[in-house]
Amino acid sequence: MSKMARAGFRIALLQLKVGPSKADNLANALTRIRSAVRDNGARVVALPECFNSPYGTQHFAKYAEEIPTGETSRSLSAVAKELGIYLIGGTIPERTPTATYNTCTVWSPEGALLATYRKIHLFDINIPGGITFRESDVLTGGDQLAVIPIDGARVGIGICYDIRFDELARLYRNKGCDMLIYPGAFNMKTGPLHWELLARARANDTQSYIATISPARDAGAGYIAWGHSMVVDPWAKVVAEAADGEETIVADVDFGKVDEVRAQIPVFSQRRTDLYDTKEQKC
Ligand SMILES: NC(=O)CCC(=O)C(=O)O
Repeated sequence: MSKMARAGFRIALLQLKVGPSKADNLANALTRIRSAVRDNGARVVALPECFNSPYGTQHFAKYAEEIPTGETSRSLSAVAKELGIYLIGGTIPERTPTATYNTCTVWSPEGALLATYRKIHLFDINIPGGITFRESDVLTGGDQLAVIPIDGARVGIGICYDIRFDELARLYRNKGCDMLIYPGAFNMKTGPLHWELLARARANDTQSYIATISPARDAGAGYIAWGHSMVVDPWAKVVAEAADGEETIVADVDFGKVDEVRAQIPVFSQRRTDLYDTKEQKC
């Protein structure tokens, strides 16, 4: 008897303009979430890294909010409920009594907070003549994975620099994920070199859908985001890609394709875990 094909969903990635006004950033996100659903029929909508604040260590404390009581959380919850969608709320700087995190919230069609994911690998790099950045000067890294069941699929969350760590993606595959979603803001040095490469690499490693969601590029910003939000299928093929400006892109993800690739190239069951393995220590 043939196995019933698994369903999928339509996802919209919102490559949003982000400026210094939190109120404007939030209002723009809400307008574009509504139109992604009304005009494009999205079931799942995903926002970029740092969508309510400019991206920069000097900005995080000022824009940080508590989750889920802050105004951004309350707005995302309300709009998810109004539209009956799953909302991957990009990231915002999160304030707690003891630390600041770079955090993604995920909201249900009823407006409930399904998960929070705090960026595990902080973006600390130094490329002389290119870019130096140290999130760890002001942020604390998270230590929990987040897996969200959506319409029969399992979706894992990572944030930007996290995509460089194949071990994290492997843990999500071990947990049965079919899709990984990474809000992210690569820059003009590493973006052209690594953004697509890493999205396709993680798709190929895990035989999963990958979505990466960037802010729109703003040549006048202190940190210039690369853009090019994309959806990659489990064959590692780019199926939707934005340019660098403000844009919504839409893709129909089909989890039957995940099953197909995994059956036809069964690397997961062929791993030599007697020789090597990637296991959770804590999460
Ligand atoms: N926001 C980030 O984590 C940026 C990561 C990045 O640009 C990279 O090259 O990695």
